[in-house]
Amino acid sequence: MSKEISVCWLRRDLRLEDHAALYAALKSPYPVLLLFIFDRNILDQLSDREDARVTFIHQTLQNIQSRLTTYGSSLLIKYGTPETCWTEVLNSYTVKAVFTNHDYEPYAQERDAALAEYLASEQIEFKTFKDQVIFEKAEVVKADGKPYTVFTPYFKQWKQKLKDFYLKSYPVDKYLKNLFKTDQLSFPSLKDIGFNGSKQKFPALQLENKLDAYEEKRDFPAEDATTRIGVHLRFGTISIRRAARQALEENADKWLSELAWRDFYMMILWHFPRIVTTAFKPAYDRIKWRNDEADFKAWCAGATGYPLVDAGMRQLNETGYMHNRVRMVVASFLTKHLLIDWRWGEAYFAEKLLDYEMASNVGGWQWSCGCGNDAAPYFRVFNPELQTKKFDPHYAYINKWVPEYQQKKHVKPIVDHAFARERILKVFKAALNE
Ligand SMILES: Cc1cc2nc3c(=O)[nH]c(=O)nc-3n(C[C@H](O)[C@H](O)[C@H](O)COP(=O)(O)OP(=O)(O)OC[C@H]3O[C@@H](n4cnc5c(N)ncnc54)[C@H](O)[C@@H]3O)c2cc1C
Repeated sequence: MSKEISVCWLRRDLRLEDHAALYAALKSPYPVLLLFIFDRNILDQLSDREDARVTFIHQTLQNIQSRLTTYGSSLLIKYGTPETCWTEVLNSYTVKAVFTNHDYEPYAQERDAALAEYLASEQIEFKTFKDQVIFEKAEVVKADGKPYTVFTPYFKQWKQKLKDFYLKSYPVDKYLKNLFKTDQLSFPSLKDIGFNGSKQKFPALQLENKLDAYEEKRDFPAEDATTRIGVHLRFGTISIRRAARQALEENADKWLSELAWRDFYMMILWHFPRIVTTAFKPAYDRIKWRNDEADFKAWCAGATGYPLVDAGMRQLNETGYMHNRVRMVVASFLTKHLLIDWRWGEAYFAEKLLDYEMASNVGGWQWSCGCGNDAAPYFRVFNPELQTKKFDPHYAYINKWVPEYQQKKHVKPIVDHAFARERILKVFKAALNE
């Protein structure tokens, strides 16, 4: 019989530091094998065979692998559906316990419930941990036990609860000697899993010197004033506790509140998984969207004739990133100026954003459209021109992404602002008063 082991299944927590599940696994009585599954249920849905996120994961796993080698251990990497991969793992090793961190997305919930059942049938322990967020599920709720749906009172309680206990780092490095010793296991190339390497650049993981001027400059897209940490939080190359500690050390309250928005949206998704496909406020599902394909194409391509909108979409298409202020402007433009269903925009962002994260993306889109839990009112229609005057007054961002604007060669607007504003107010009002 092969040696008895514990398995720690990495998913959105691709690091060997401050890791709740790995820490617990390493303290278990068995040596720990780290597993990663390139999940075909997810990968087969990606239309771009050079998807930058797959390259990011692959590179990160290579870094982890080289660190594991120094401990005489190796990652076990599988490619397939979780069901088939887990059957293979259990056929190859004598697994006594499995450790993993919580994931709040509906697909992940189902996947983990199925695994729990399978492991129980094999008498294998399954232990799961909070790791991705500071507070999860029902940890921050109203006095009556119901979830908050408005951010401000949620954040007030979130902050009150934020004691050292929740911010402590898990000292994984002390226990890495308990990793399972094995020769290096096979490491699939990107080609082996059906992808090619992306040439996209990934933002550095750097918080130092980023937070001082955050509050003052965060809304100006031409400034390099936000942290670009999104992709690292998404794949767990930094722990949320480390990020929150840094915010507290630097008194960066505004930035801390953004981390809380992330917790908030994950909590909302966990309580209300229906929001992935339906409006939080059901009346908004009665809106008669125009869903004009040509307009949608123009929006995707950054060819609406509104320079701030087009700059944002081009930044997204080229870099996999868009500044938060501009995300709000382009989302409002798609849903309100063009009367195109927020789900179309949400899906486009999901395809393109390096930091794509279901809870925040659905939350951001429903907020912009007005149909979300704590949303901008429907009659707040961002005026792209006024937004430009306020947040890109010298056209630095626009000139970078839409150089033809300065040369007066930019395409004409595909819709008139005043006309669009009146149209949406009529259509939304009709749906909401039905
Ligand atoms: C329509 C729309 C879609 C969005 N889609 C996503 C998405 O898919 N993934 C995503 O992480 N964020 C999303 N956001 C929120 C926000 O735009 C990004 O988190 C932010 O721009 C990322 O840049 P940064 O890492 O430099 O953030 P910073 O401003 O430096 O903030 C640090 C971190 O805090 C979190 N954060 C900041 N703002 C928000 C917010 N409003 N909601 C939730 N978390 C926040 C993120 O994890 C971010 O990386 C979306 C916003 C809108 C309006």
